[in-house]
Amino acid sequence: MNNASFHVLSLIPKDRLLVGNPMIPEWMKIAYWDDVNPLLGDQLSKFQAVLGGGTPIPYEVLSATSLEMIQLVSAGYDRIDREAVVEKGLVVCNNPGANAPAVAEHMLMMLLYFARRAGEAQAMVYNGQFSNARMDLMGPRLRNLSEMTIGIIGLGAIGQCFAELVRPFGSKILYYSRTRNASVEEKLGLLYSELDAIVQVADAVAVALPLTEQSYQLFDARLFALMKPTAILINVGRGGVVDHQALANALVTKQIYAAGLDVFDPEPLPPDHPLLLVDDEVRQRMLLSPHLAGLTQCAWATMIQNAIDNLVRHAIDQRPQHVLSFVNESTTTTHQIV
Ligand SMILES: NC(=O)C1=CN([C@@H]2O[C@H](COP(=O)(O)OP(=O)(O)OC[C@H]3O[C@@H](n4cnc5c(N)ncnc54)[C@H](OP(=O)(O)O)[C@@H]3O)[C@@H](O)[C@H]2O)C=CC1
Ligand SMILES: O=C(O)C(=O)CO
Repeated sequence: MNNASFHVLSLIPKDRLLVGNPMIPEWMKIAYWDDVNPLLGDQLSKFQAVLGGGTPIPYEVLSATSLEMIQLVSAGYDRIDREAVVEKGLVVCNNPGANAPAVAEHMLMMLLYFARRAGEAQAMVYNGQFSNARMDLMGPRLRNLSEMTIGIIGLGAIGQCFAELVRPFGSKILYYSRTRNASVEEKLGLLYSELDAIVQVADAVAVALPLTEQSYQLFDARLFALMKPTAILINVGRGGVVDHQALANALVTKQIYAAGLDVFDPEPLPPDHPLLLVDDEVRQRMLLSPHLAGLTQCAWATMIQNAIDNLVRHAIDQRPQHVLSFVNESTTTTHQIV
């Protein structure tokens, strides 16, 4: 620590950082980044750490002479400029798990919404088709979760929380993830399978993958062609994991039934994005949220507190938690996620 003070530049605005009253020690001096009047050159030289969110960290900030550490409030770290942090020898920490229960609840909300055809049902009520709706909406798309096979893609913190939430409903749960997890399989009664095999049988495919070179547009036209016409796709990982044009085509042609999306590529969605150009009938089979799944009051408070705690650890020369290694894993930074 420099002169008994530890200087942090926060890319999280003050009114958001102080929500939930995180315990910030007096010796931790926090300044707030302002896009309109950005700090430059020497003004950056005192900062030992940056507290970041989902936005890219400006290169001049990464070049600040005293900078040692980047602490993210988020679990995702796909916006980090890997080359720059390796070149500057910076410690980078993410914040996995803090918002996983909130994201899993959001996934459950989306799953139930489509299992009960809520978008179409409400549209029919508003359109004066109340009686028709009852007969028209019955069939293989109106389901109890107990009669559904759910495929979870990415069995990390979020995937596991989601499995725990779904399990009591009695669904059959399959999963695919980079590393097979026998103890979670046993504890939650999950069945491991390959990705192609899962998408062919699943009534709902729930994706909670990080965006990496391996996962970029993993969900493409080929996978959608394998899915059932009654299938639901849910994506909370990162938008770049799904080819959005192929998804829009699959929804329009009814190759798949529905899609619940919290994340997009790019964010925010431009008005001419293929997912926004679909007609009302298709919109009733889509549920879009603006990257909100992990931002509940309690999740955000935990995210901020964990991030501050980790900055403190680093400042007092304890090893921080969740230090990322960029040596063995490739994470793409070429796609825009805010
Ligand atoms: N919408 C939102 O608000 C939020 C979105 N997220 C996003 O969700 C992602 C996942 O979060 P979280 O569950 O906390 O992260 P975790 O790191 O706990 O889990 C990610 C899982 O995905 C697996 N995985 C990674 N790459 C692949 C691949 N190419 N194929 C198959 N499996 C793979 C990992 O395997 P392994 O065990 O081998 O590492 C791990 O099990 C985050 O990276 C972030 O992008 C996170 C929080 C909030
Ligand atoms: O934690 C993350 O990665 C998020 O996307 C939070 O919004």
